Amino acid sequence: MNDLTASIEVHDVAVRYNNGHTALHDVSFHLQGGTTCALVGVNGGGKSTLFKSIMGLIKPQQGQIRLCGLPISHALKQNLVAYVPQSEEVDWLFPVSVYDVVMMGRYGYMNFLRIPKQLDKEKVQAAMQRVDIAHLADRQISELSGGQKKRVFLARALAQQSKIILLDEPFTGVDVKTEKAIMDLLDALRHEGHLILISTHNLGTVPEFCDQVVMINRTVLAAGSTESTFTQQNLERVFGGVLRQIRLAGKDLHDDEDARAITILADDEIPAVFYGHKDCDAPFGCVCKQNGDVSHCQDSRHKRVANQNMNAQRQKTIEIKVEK
Ligand SMILES: Nc1ncnc2c1ncn2[C@@H]1O[C@H](COP(=O)(O)OP(=O)(O)OP(=O)(O)O)[C@@H](O)[C@H]1O
Repeated sequence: MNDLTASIEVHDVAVRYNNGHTALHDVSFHLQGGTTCALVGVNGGGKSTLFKSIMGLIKPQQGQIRLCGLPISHALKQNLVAYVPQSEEVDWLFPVSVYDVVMMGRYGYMNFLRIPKQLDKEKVQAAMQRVDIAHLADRQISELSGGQKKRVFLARALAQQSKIILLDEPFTGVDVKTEKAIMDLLDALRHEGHLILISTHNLGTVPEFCDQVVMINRTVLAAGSTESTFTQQNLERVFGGVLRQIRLAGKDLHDDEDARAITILADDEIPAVFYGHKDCDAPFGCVCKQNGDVSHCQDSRHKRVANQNMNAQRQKTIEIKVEK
């Protein structure tokens, strides 16, 4: 890997789209390697715009971004930054195998003919093994589950050997096991000195594995260590609502008075949970059955809560929910 130290410096950035909408203004923060930072904020708060700006896909009208101390174009040329996109941004019908996608992470190391060398093949193999998809190498990406797709793009980022890894909503549509595997991998990468920036709506996971947080709503509202920044006051400021912590522990399900939030459906042996919030398009709440099926709802937060409750009925789990 390159000798440069991982860092992201965003200084006074403003982005205005062609339709005149200002998506970001006065955005400044600084992150160092060996960090996992959550980027959190409301829908439309500018997280993807910031990611695209860091990846050089959007040129800010104002301000500067430097990666590992270099201008973005130099950092990209040196493969210093990798991007794991949201699933929706990918054309999954494109006829390409898992191996081919992971090999794309090596393109930056090849000449224009893109003929892989032995080292490229070894890196691809190692990356696939690290995220446990080596057995899927020949599969078409259209044939993969949501969790497998995420792993493929993580493997591509690993094969790229970038110092900085950006992940857009890595936990959407993945089960609890995959979520844990992704968290463990990110933790290992952090300890290896990588800088990981994750956009997530899954607030409950933030204190678990992010040591830094940047909270944005068109501008940075708070940034710093998770301990000092991921506070009730800041969350309420960012999301403009009331934060509630809901404890799932058997029948003692929540610590507030709102009966709509969670209702126990089944008996003690087969715990099932109705859990809903106002951002979800699904009918209010979602059902957790014994087989882990969560119907009506694709929101990973709901699945996570439901699965956790199912797996450990008496285990206390805290899910953070913002009620508008
Ligand atoms: N190409 C575009 N042209 C015009 N406006 C855009 C464009 N892309 C995004 N926007 C607007 O910029 C704002 C920020 O969008 P962005 O996608 O960065 O938010 P986000 O925080 O990633 O949202 P979400 O959490 O919903 O993914 C939104 O108001 C959005 O409508």
